[in-house]
Amino acid sequence: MLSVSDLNVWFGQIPDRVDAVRGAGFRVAPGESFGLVGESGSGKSTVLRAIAGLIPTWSGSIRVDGADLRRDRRDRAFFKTVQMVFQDPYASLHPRHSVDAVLAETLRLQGMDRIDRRIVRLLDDVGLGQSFRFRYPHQLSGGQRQRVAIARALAAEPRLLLLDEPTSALDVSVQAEILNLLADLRAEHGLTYLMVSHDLSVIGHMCDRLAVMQQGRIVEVMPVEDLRAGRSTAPYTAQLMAASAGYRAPDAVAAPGA
Ligand SMILES: Nc1ncnc2c1ncn2[C@@H]1O[C@H](COP(=O)(O)OP(=O)(O)OP(=O)(O)O)[C@@H](O)[C@H]1O
Repeated sequence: MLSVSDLNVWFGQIPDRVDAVRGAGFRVAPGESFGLVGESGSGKSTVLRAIAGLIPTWSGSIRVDGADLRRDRRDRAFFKTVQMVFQDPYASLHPRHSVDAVLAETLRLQGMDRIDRRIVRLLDDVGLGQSFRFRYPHQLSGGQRQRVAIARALAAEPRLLLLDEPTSALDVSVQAEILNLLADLRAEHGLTYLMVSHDLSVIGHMCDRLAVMQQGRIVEVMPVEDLRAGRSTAPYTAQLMAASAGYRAPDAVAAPGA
């Protein structure tokens, strides 16, 4: 579904150049949920933004569902396949656009028909009643705003969702609701996820495999069972696990003599 190889992303010019991503490579299978973890500034969001086509200068190869981002970037079908959900739904929704307007605009941009019927279904899919349809962002809670942002992403009928810390701006109780919604949507729509989170518990709950990033490089790719068990081959991953506040490796804790 997604293949990234030798991805390099930099900002600015020498001597102030920042090498945000250095030779990153990984593959995500159709229907898989793949996590990206690493300390702040390690390049996680930059990888997502590059795949979403939001970064002008990069080298390497990004292929999604057989299409090549460099070759097919002007093709609307490419960006229909890939949609992104951002950390802060308030920032990503226009304050003067109602939920209805946000969804209708996205559907029209995608060339969809039967807009009205689709909006009803999208609200239903993300667990928002029809009474939310004509509300504005400031009339919604943080969790409800994130549901609208997810509905907007789903409006394009994507196959790959890029999730950049989708719950970290939300209250803890609401975080679980949104994560459960995302898990249900993945199963219902056969979606593939690439998810960034600084919270290893979230990645442990939501992903099948993950890559660990350090200073722009991928230092380890591992199945989530290894994260849960506290197993890693890279010393940096072990440090990250140890440093992750509140993270518990349940299997390791439960193991006899552990
Ligand atoms: N537009 C930009 N201009 C200049 N530098 C940037 C830009 N965007 C990101 N960077 C730099 O690139 C590096 C990687 O940033 P990125 O946001 O990808 O990290 P991250 O791992 O997602 O961090 P966080 O967990 O804090 O969101 C950082 O050093 C950051 O300062």
